[in-house]
Amino acid sequence: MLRVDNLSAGVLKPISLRVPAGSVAAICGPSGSGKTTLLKAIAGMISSRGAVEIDGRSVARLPPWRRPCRYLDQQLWLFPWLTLDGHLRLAQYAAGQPLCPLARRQVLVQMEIEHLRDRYPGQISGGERQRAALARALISRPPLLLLDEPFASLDWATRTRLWRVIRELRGGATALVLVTHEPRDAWALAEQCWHLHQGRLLPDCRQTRHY
Ligand SMILES: Nc1ncnc2c1ncn2[C@@H]1O[C@H](COP(=O)(O)OP(=O)(O)OP(=O)(O)O)[C@@H](O)[C@H]1O
Repeated sequence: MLRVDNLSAGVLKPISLRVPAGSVAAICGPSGSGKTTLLKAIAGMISSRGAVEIDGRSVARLPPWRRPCRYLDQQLWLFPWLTLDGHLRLAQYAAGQPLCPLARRQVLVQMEIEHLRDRYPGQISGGERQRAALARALISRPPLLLLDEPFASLDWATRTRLWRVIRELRGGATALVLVTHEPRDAWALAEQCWHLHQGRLLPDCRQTRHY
């Protein structure tokens, strides 16, 4: 469960938001409206004012690496010298989990990249890299996952396959906040849709047709 109360940072006007575990909140909005700023403030990557609680625990004073969430942006931050399986091993290690090969295999199968497990990021396509980064974020089963344009640059077939993966998180332990320019992502995936306009969070982007 994510609880945000009166969070402000940069262009953001004070924002309050609740995202229960196992559900998805989507945030749409024009370029520069503050979508990335909001995710970074929740993740603790920029300074902010207000309250942020993850799984009932206040994290507002914690540095980003101690917050129980994963933030995934379009830069992906894959290491060129590590195979996909190596990335997942590292994520398991960093999360203090046992280095269980079966868990790594399961998440790679879920992302449809199990056959690429021994490849390096430079040896796979852009869409496959995006799925590898998502696999790395998911393997540690974070209570909160923040996705910044996770489907940008993917073709529609891959995009809709990834929708299925996100839908599989429903009802689980992970709350998910998804930032997207594409309202169809929000309509397909989210229990709550929000529209961010000049730093203000307005309900239900289904009502807005600026795209
Ligand atoms: N580090 C920074 N310092 C100062 N201003 C910033 C910084 N990062 C972003 N901004 C400004 O804050 C505003 C919101 O930026 P943000 O990246 O949150 O927008 P966005 O809605 O994610 O846009 P896009 O859809 O283009 O990614 C923009 O006007 C941007 O120029």
